[in-house]
Amino acid sequence: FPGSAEPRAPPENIAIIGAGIGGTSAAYYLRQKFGNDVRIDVFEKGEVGGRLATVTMQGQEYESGGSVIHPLNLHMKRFVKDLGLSAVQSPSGLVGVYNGETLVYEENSWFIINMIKLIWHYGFQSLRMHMWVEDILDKFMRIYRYQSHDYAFSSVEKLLHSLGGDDYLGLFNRSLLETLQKAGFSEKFLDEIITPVMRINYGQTMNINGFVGAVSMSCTDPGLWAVKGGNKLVCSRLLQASKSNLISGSVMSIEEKTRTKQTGNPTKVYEAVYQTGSETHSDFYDIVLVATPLNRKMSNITFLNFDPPIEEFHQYYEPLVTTLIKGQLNSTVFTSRALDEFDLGTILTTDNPDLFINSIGFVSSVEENNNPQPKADRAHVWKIFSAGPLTKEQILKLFVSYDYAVKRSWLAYPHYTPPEKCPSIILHDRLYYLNGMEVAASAMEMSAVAGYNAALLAYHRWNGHTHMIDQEELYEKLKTEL
Ligand SMILES: Cc1cc2nc3c(=O)[nH]c(=O)nc-3n(C[C@H](O)[C@H](O)[C@H](O)COP(=O)(O)OP(=O)(O)OC[C@H]3O[C@@H](n4cnc5c(N)ncnc54)[C@H](O)[C@@H]3O)c2cc1C
Ligand SMILES: CC(C)=CCC/C(C)=C/CC/C(C)=C/CSC[C@H](N)C(=O)O
Repeated sequence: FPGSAEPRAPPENIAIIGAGIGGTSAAYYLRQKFGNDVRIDVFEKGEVGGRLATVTMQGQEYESGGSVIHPLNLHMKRFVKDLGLSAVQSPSGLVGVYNGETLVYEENSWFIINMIKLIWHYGFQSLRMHMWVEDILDKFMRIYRYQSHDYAFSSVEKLLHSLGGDDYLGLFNRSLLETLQKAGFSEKFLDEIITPVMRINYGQTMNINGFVGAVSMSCTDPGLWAVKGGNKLVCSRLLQASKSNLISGSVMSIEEKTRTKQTGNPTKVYEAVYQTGSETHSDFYDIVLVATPLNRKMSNITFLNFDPPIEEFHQYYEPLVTTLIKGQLNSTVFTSRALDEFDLGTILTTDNPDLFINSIGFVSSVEENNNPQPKADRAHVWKIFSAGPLTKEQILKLFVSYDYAVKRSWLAYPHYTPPEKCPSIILHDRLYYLNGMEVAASAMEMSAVAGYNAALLAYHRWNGHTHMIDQEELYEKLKTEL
């Protein structure tokens, strides 16, 4: 306790449910905070990595879930450095926007021509948009300073507020459409540029909240990267580095129980009941972190006999299909230009109900660092995002010929409907929930921020360090600290 001579003994054991980037980063930081004596069990019902996953096509692996990382995502950057991994540049080919009939916008490989085209079509709106995103990102960077000084937040709303006050929280409470309309952006610019970016990144419209809208727009910045060998490697390395025990099983329920420990004192613990294969087991934990979206379809965890009961979450996650196809793109679908002149690497789409894809883009394998321009007259690997699985007829509309196709279906991101309330991070005394953060924005870095925050929160609450939680005016207070 602050000021007392005897610090509290660390917990005996901690459970983390979910070995995605949220759960594994939490394991890493919990180990740093609580030291080597605590046992950390990480439960995973599927693959380590969760929504960071690859698919294999003809012996090469390609990202099928979370794929790009922003150059200013400092936790991901740090993990790669500290865990002995390396980065590869993500392909950044030319982008076109298709409205179902024609390409309404097409990038040019000459920077200056591109600028002139953008100004010609949309005035200075893309420059204003860039500045708007930069300001939001700048404020987001404050979280790294707070976390490096060990400060934690008990709710996502408080965390967002600490980054930029009422205006910043307001971004989360209003739709992107409302925010950008109020800022004077034109309908044409929103329909032809912003909506297509929301469709490729979150499979949704401009009705998403303004914060996730800005996160999504930041994916148009240069310098996006990925982890060589696959982003999921970060999760397995974090598990290793944290010396956690991976338990391949599905947690079914959590219940608070009283147990008499070796010290002879009755202590409150959580019983986790889990299934491995056809067997059911249970174990007791001092602290539990839930690092998976809490809903029936995705995690199906029951909280038994809590008083008051733990709220049921009904966060709806967007179904999304990633299809990877090795083939020769039928460029005549998008343009009448000669085949050998087609040089687009990514085609985004406007919000047209007749379109059956959100986007199609040229991709490299997880090992490739080079960035060749795709040529429509040759076979390449393309990644398509769509709301549902593609039929063979649909694939044959997009490709002159193809020799391999592989798909992965996801419940990918929360369906964003601002204004909404983020689920609490503290579900019960020593029971924490990370994925409420996704209601603000879903991205690898957001889960890493949530993992670090939950580890700090658990540590401070265990030790009674209340002054390290929900501190107001942190930005001002830390300005003078080195
Ligand atoms: C197609 C797609 C593309 C994306 N692209 C990007 C991108 O380019 N850049 C980016 O930053 N982000 C991207 N994202 C988002 C990013 O992947 C996620 O925000 C992030 O990976 C979420 O990590 P998480 O650990 O919070 O959750 P998850 O990765 O979902 O991890 C939760 C884990 O918990 C496990 N689990 C669930 N229930 C139980 C249970 N009862 N018992 C035991 N285990 C359980 C699950 O199997 C899962 O492995 C993308 C996501 C998708 C789907
Ligand atoms: C958290 C901050 C400040 C920035 C993160 C920016 C980022 C990388 C967001 C991810 C958005 C997202 C869910 C993209 C999905 S599609 C990615 C890519 N275009 C692809 O083709 O796979």
